[in-house]
Amino acid sequence: MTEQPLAVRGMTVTLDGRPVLRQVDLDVFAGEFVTLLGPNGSGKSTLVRAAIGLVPMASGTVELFGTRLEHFKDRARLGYVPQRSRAVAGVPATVQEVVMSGRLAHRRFFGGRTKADVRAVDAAISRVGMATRTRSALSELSGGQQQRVMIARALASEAELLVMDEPTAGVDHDNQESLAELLGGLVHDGASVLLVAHELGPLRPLIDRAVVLQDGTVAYDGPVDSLIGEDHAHVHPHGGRPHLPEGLGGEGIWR
Ligand SMILES: Nc1ncnc2c1ncn2[C@@H]1O[C@H](COP(=O)(O)OP(=O)(O)OP(=O)(O)O)[C@@H](O)[C@H]1O
Repeated sequence: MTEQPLAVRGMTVTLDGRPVLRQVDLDVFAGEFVTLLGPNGSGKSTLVRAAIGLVPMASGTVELFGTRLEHFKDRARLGYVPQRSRAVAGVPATVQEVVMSGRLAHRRFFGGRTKADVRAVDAAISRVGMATRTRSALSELSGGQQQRVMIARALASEAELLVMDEPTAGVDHDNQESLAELLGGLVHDGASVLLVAHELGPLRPLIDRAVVLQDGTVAYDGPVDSLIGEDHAHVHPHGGRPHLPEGLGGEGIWR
């Protein structure tokens, strides 16, 4: 049986003495494309960061590919694309260097790069359409291009679970389309995706399941389509009718 990429149970995270996440459960099954939605400050970034060990939990468990987070060593199976502000701040590096850093998890020693590293990096950069910009500094690129470079970094690491925090924020429609195409190809090749989003746009057809956070708890977990329209109670496994964030059932957030 294929291992489940991500299983979060009862996650509670407290920041500055304030509970930011409370008893959150979240699954990403093999080959699934899951989107995490919710208003600003509902805890989406904190959830994905805690799920990969970047933020400590007060309680709860996380399993990555069937292994508890605290014992998980196989970092190459995991690709994380942070929010743009986090990704670029303090990274005075070229496209090639950033993507090459995705290969670090494959190296046993601090040796030089191998031919396999160089091949994987070139292939990943081409795949995101940035082959003409390999020597550009990340800071010179547009938001959409920066996101593509961060995705190339995850590709170069040959990640099986891609965790992306708002990859379409501030990205124009054409670039959102190419991102959707790229992610569609990855999922087709067997990757699983957990994606934080405000607007789904061209990504929408790719999404298997939506999880909505509100005030640090899961308010909804089910098909995207059921978020729109009157009756979505039947897909809500947490009992009762989901309390959807304001505007989520309307057209505003769904492009
Ligand atoms: N390092 C921190 N210390 C204290 N509080 C924090 C910290 N990071 C986040 N928070 C708070 O935790 C809550 C959840 O933040 P988080 O960034 O996870 O939300 P989000 O849903 O991703 O929001 P957005 O959509 O604006 O990115 C917010 O109230 C935020 O102010």
